[in-house]
Amino acid sequence: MIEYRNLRVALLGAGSVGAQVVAQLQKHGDELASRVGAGLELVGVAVRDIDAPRTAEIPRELLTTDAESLILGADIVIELIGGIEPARTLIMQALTSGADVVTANKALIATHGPELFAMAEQVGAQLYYEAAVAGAIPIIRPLRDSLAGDHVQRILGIVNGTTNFILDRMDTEGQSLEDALATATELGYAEADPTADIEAYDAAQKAAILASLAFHTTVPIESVYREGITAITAAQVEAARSAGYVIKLLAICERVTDAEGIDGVSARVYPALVPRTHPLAAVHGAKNAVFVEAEAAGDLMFYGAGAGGIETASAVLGDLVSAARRHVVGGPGVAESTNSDLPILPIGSVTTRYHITLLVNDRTGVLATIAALFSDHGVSVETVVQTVGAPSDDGTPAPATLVIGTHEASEAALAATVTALSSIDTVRSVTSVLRVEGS
Ligand SMILES: NC(=O)C1=CN([C@@H]2O[C@H](COP(=O)(O)OP(=O)(O)OC[C@H]3O[C@@H](n4cnc5c(N)ncnc54)[C@H](O)[C@@H]3O)[C@@H](O)[C@H]2O)C=CC1
Ligand SMILES: N[C@@H](CC=O)C(=O)O
Ligand code: NA
Repeated sequence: MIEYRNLRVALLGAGSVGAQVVAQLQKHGDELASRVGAGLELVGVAVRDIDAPRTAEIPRELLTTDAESLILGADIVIELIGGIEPARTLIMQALTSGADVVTANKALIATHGPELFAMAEQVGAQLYYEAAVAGAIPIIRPLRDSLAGDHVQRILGIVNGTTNFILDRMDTEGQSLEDALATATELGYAEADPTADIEAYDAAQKAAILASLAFHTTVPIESVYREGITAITAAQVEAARSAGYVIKLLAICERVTDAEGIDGVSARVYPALVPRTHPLAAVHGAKNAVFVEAEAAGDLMFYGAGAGGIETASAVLGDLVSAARRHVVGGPGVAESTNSDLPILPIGSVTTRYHITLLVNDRTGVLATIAALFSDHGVSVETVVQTVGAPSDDGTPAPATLVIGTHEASEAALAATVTALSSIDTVRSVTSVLRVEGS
C-alpha cells in the first residue's frame, strides 16, 4: 500500500453542499488521494449547531463550532457557509495562515473578490471558486484557463437553478411561482434567503463573476443591471408560449460599444423571451447552461446541474483536488487577470429587441398613432399582433390587446417609448415589456 503524506482539509459549513462534500470525500477519498499523490485528511467540520439534522452523516468527532481554531494548521480550507460574514473573515484568516481556499460563495466573490484575490496573491496562496457559478458545470476554469487565449464576445447564461426551476414549472405545469419556489427550496436549490434567487441577486453575482473573468476586467456587482422574476405572470408565460417563446432568467455579459463609440462591457440579468428553437429554451428544471461566443472558438455551450447539494459538491471536490495538487507540486498561485480594465457601460447603452403588450381602445387610427409614437422615439416596429375581445353586455367596446415586436433598439429609446405610450389616451395600460434574446 502506498503511504502518502496527508494534507489537512478543514470544512466550514455542513448544509446542503457541505454535508455532501463530506459524504463524497468519505466515499472516494482513497481514489482522490492516489490522483493527487497525497492523502486528503478531513481534520474537522465547523458547524453552527452540532446536533442539527444533515443530509449526510458526519462522524461526531469531526464536528466543531469553533471555525477559527479549525482553520489553524489546515493546508486547504473549504468554505461552504455562504453569505458575507463570517465567511469573509474566515477566508482571509485561512489565506493569511498560508492555506489554499475553496469556496462556492458567489455573494462573497462578487462583492469582495478583488480584496480576497489580492490577499491570495500577496501570500502566494490560491482561491478556487468553480462551484460559485452554475454549480457542477465547469465554467470558471474554462473561462479562466481554456479560453485565456481567445477573445470572448458574449456570454448568455441560465445561471440560477431555482428561478429556472420555477419558470419551467410555470411553463410546463402552470404552477404558481410560490408553489414552485417551495419545491425548489425543499430540493436544496434555493439560497438560505430565496429572495436572492427570485429577485436575481444570485444571478447578478454570477454575472459579475463571469464578466470579470471573460473580459479581464473587474466588474463590480453594483454595475450589474438586475430584474428578478417576481413580476412575471402566468399570462406572460402563456402569451410567450403562444408566440413560440419561453421566458428564462438570463445573465448576459457582453462587449458593447455605446453611442459615443466607447468600447466597454455590459453585465445584466433579467427575464427574457427566448425562442423555443434556441438551445437555452431546452434547459429545464434546475439545470443551468452557459452559452459563450468567442472570436476564435465560435459558440460553446456548457450545460448541467446548476444547483443541488451533491452536484455542487462535485465542483467543490474538483477544486479540492486542484488545490491539493498545487500543494504537492508547489509554486505560487495564479493571479486573476484584470489587465483589460474596460469601462462598465450602463443599461441605456445596450440594444436588444422587445415585445411590448398594450391594452388599447379599439378605435380607428389607434394603430397609426402608436406606430408613429414608436417611430418618433427611433424604435422600429417589426411585428404587430392584435386581438380584440368581446364587447361587454352593456355594449361598451372591448379593449384590444396589441403585442408589438421591435427591431433592435437601445434601452434608453425603449424606456422613453414606454413612458410616452403610458401617457396617451388610447392606451389603457402597458401590460408587459419583455426583451427578446437569443435570436
Ligand atoms: N445549494 C446549492 O445548490 C448551491 C450552493 N452554493 C453556495 O454554496 C454555499 C453553501 O450553500 P448551501 O450548502 O446550499 O447552504 P446551507 O444554508 O444549506 O448551508 C450553510 C451551512 O452553514 C452553516 N453555518 C452558518 N454560519 C456558520 C458558521 N459561522 N460556522 C459554521 N457553520 C455555519 C449553516 O448552519 C448551514 O448549515 C453558499 O455560498 C451557496 O451560495 C453554490 C452553488 C449551488
Ligand atoms: N440558489 C442557487 C444555488 C446555486 O448557485 C441556484 O438556485 O442556482
Ligand atoms: Na461551476
